[in-house]
Amino acid sequence: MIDWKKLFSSFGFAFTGIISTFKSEQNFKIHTFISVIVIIVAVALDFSKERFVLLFIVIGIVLSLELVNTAIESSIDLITERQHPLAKKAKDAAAGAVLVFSIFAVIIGILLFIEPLIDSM
Ligand SMILES: Nc1ncnc2c1ncn2[C@@H]1O[C@H](COP(=O)(O)OP(=O)(O)OP(=O)(O)O)[C@@H](O)[C@H]1O
Repeated sequence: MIDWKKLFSSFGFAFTGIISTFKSEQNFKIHTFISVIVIIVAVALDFSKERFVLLFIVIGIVLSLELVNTAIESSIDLITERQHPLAKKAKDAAAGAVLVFSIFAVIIGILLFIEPLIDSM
């Protein structure tokens, strides 16, 4: 039997996590802002269903990675306020994960937008 109350409160907690990350993390704000702009441009360029699917997958992964990065940073700050090489390794690797995918997201974005942009000129 599905515990609907528990399910809805889990959604509530997840939503709270997204809002608090948006408020506290500049990078998450920037990525959200860029995502909104990119979606507006894609609508204006009349993107095909396939292009939208790829775009949403990429945006979803970037924003999710930012949330995981924030979770890792917060967990480390909770464990220790002291400087520790393993804390640095974990934080930098998490930030690196976001950077790696962001670079590929830009490349995918260029590949997705170049043709519709040229066609619209
Ligand atoms: N407890 C720690 N021990 C060692 N190095 C740390 C520790 N906390 C943070 N650092 C390092 O200091 C630098 C700055 O970390 P900080 O936590 O300020 O995050 P940030 O990279 O500025 O990201 P954000 O702006 O998203 O918080 C990073 O290289 C990080 O790995």
